[in-house]
Amino acid sequence: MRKIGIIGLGHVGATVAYTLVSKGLVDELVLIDANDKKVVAEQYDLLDAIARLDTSTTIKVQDYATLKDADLIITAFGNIGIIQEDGDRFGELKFNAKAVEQVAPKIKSSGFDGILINIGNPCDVVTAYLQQLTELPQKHVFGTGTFLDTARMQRAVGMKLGLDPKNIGGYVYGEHGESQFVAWSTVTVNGRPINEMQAGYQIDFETLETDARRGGWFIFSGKGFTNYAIATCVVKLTRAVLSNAHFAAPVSTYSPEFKTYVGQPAVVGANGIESLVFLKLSELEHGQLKSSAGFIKQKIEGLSRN
Ligand SMILES: NC(=O)c1ccc[n+]([C@@H]2O[C@H](COP(=O)([O-])OP(=O)(O)OC[C@H]3O[C@@H](n4cnc5c(N)ncnc54)[C@H](O)[C@@H]3O)[C@@H](O)[C@H]2O)c1
Repeated sequence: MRKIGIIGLGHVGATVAYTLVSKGLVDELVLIDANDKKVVAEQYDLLDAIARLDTSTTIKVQDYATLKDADLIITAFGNIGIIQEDGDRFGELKFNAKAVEQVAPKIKSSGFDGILINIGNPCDVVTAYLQQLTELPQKHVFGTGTFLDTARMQRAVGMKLGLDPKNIGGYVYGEHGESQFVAWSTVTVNGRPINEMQAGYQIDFETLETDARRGGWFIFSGKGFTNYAIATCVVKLTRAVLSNAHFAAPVSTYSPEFKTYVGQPAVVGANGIESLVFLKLSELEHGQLKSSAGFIKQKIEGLSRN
């Protein structure tokens, strides 16, 4: 039986829940939110959908104890309203650090020993804090990290070259935030290194990188939140865990080199992070990763001092 808990049923958590139920990817779903009325409304909306689906899912609400035997918990708590002015993900830090302090002890006392994937922002810091307070093994707790930013890079490059984004390879590394960067040395177009194509196709790396980094803000400023792409990312990671896919994706995971959580490619399977993927980055890129990791580390250390 595939059992998943989702904590935080806002725009993102509700989209994840709907996707899992409508695709028949989960047998039992446990929905938890600070807002009782909202979570029960989501439960009933999904239950009504089941009458028209070809699969069935048991949906429970507000019961941390039942997370004990869940395979996976997805955390999507937050308060997107806080960052309406400028979209700065660190605007949610105080709110989400408090949320972690409320949620993590409850996860811990449920006896949960599965895999935890965090979405809540600032993603790298919140993921690290969840790991610290749940005391789950580091490999069992990871964040969506730069998986979404990488999709945005694929979209930007694909649009520029008139190609489907799926045919663009490579990764965005670092923080799910302003200090992220596209590791252009890893980017391929239909398998060909993009660095070889730059001159012929007049590819302006800087513009594409800004497009990828600010892509979220563009969507956010139009609709006040983002949900479909992030939900698609987390559902792909969920499937990788449930089916032990050994799928390589850039997620926020612990780096022994930088001694912090940071977005980097890793192999995701039934044990969460199965291994890290070390690509040969240029000297400049390695420096960017070091500096982004340093920024995240400093924010995490700031939390423990408060
Ligand atoms: N990592 C990414 O790439 C990415 C992408 C999009 C959004 N996000 C983040 O995901 C989070 C959710 O986004 P959203 O648009 O759904 O926000 P939202 O404000 O619509 O929903 C947040 C939900 O969390 C619930 N919540 C708050 N504190 C809680 C607690 N202590 N326990 C249980 N539930 C709690 C709220 O009641 C609300 O229903 C935000 O932090 C947002 O910034 C991350």
